[in-house]
Amino acid sequence: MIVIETFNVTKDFRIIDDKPKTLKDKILRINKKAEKKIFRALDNVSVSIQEGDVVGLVGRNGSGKSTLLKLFSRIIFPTEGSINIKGRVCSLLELGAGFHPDFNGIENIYMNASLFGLSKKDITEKLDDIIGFSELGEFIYRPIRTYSSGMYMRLAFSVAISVDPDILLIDEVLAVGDSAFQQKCINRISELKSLGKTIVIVTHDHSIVEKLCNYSIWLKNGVVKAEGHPKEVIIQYLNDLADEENNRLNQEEDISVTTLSNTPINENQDFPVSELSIDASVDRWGNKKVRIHEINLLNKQGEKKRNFRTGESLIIEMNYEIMSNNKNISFGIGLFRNDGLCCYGTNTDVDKIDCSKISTNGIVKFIVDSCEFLPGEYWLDVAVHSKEGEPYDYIVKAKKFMFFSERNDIGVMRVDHKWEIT
Ligand SMILES: Nc1ncnc2c1ncn2[C@@H]1O[C@H](COP(=O)(O)OP(=O)(O)OP(=O)(O)O)[C@@H](O)[C@H]1O
Repeated sequence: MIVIETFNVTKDFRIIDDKPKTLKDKILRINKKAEKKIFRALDNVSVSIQEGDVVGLVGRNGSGKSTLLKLFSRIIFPTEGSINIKGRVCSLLELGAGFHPDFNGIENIYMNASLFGLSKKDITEKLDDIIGFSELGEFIYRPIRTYSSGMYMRLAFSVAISVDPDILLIDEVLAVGDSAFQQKCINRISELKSLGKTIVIVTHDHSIVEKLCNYSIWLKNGVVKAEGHPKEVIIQYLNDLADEENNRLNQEEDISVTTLSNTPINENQDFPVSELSIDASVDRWGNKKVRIHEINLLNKQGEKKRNFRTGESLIIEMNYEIMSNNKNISFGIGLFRNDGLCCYGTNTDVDKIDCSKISTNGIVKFIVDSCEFLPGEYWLDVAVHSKEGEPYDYIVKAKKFMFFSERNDIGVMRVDHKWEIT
């Protein structure tokens, strides 16, 4: 049975743009006429959620997830389209919404649970369970303005689950609890799931979606981009994030190249940096016996990329030119995390690659079939030098790149492993 259904739902917000247009306006504050604009937060959204579904709403900040959840809870109403909801809805949308800061925890339990339709008798019967679940101890007798955001969340979640809703809406609140309480909430959500309750969760934590949800909806700029099995939806979403990040980094590169070509050459710098498509904040030195003219990061298909999935191929390509009859050459790379941690470094000499017969102009490639770096921002340093270390061309922070992953292991790079449990 379908319990939540939206038909071509559009939600517009009226926003007031009273930004001063000029410096004079700003100083004299003469632009009093605020411009009214319409912002479309949701555009033609048609989704249906079955009874017993646990749905993860995912998407970037501002994509419309909370707006959709608020529409489900009838806090706001659609500009166009319609929504059908069947059953009692309980929502955990904003932390502490419905709580009074000067009341203590117990008083707030009575007030909040009665807002969800519970009688005083029902609440009294459930009170011990609610307090027990919240683990607030003595704090339950204190005014909740003295609570931390995690404590608010404990109280709000404990009340929400005690209301015995048919549909539970949860907006990102799980993130504020400590990990032990978060796990307890996840366990309770799983119990509610096994009781056939319908739950819709907004979260940026994809592991929660994968662990808990049987369905996921990805919103982008107010439009449903994909829905279905959580793992598949999340992969599509992460791929899209990666493409966006790729474009951003490539644009940054274009900017940096333009900026660099207009930058006067530092007299201590051996090379005009403008000749190379490298990123900003370049530190470059060497005696020019061999020069690196271009550096690219590529995927297996040979496409230029800046954003790689953990486990994907990474190819570093350098166009070089040998300026004199030089046979003593070693190419090197260094991969650094953005906090400066050296993740890996090597050179052709260390790897026993003979460079004595290479042509005067050419391309050297450093190929990693499966690069296991964990999500984060990284920098590439490249170098060409003699085997004894005489620097020909050293370039620090030549390229910035990113890794992303839908898994949640931690550290610097993934280690090939297996588990055995006997
Ligand atoms: N009351 C409002 N008035 C004007 N604009 C609003 C209002 N509520 C939401 N918006 C805008 O609608 C868009 C969607 O907001 P929403 O809160 O639904 O996004 P979200 O996907 O939940 O984001 P986040 O992940 O950051 O919580 C945003 O651009 C937001 O600024």
